[in-house]
Amino acid sequence: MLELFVVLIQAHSKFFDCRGYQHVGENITKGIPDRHEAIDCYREVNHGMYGALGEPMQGSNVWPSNPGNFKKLMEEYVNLCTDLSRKIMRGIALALGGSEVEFEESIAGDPFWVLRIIGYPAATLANGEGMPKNDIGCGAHTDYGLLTLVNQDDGITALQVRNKSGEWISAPPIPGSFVCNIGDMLKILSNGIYESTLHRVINNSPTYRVCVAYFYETNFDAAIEPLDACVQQTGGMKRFEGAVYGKHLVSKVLTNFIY
Ligand SMILES: O=C(O)CCC(=O)C(=O)O
Ligand SMILES: [Fe+2]
Repeated sequence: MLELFVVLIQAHSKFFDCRGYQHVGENITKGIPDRHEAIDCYREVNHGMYGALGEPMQGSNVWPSNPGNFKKLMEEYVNLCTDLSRKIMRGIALALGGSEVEFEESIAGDPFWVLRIIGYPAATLANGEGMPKNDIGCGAHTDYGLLTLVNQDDGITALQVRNKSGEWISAPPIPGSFVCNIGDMLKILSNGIYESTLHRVINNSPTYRVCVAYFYETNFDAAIEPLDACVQQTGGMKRFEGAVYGKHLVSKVLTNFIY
């Protein structure tokens, strides 16, 4: 009875709590467990903030207590990434022929964010062959929001991006720089002028790899549609259905974990 009770509590808290530490294999991409561990953080969602839409994301982040300044440093990091991302989005708005603040107010005037601090175990050797197994650290996916700032360990090439010809090409770390991914919401807004590129991670190196991925998103409850200016530039037809960002995020998060 006690065991069942414990199992039930775990099932309950896992279902509603996507925040905090997840061990290797707990994150799932398209049904296959990923070979990484992570600390997942999301902008805090207070009780009742977005009605039923926000319920699965309600809660506070769970930070390690050691080192003591971890939470403070990561919150500063999030603030800096948010400012940088807003600036990049202003550049993109201008490049698309819009006003500098095209993506603010009802789109991302109050941006949601996600932070994942990810660790990929070193490659294991396939039995007897002396070659690393191609363990998938993170399966092929697109990111969900506007932009991602990927801060990867120097010296390990593990992130791969699929190009237009369908080939996987490496995105090696360039010291002192971020890789910037485009997310699904920017693809919709730009009517495909910006593509949310498929990417995956394979750590074939003998070293544990750390990546801090910051995701800059729209307002949680934003209803995203292709912008008129972008529709005109791409032949006059909307190429994508609209989406509510929060609904898109929740549908992804709920399929990303084993319950
Ligand atoms: O580890 C990386 O380089 C990228 C991770 C990633 O794509 C993600 O968390 O969405
Ligand atoms: Fe990603």
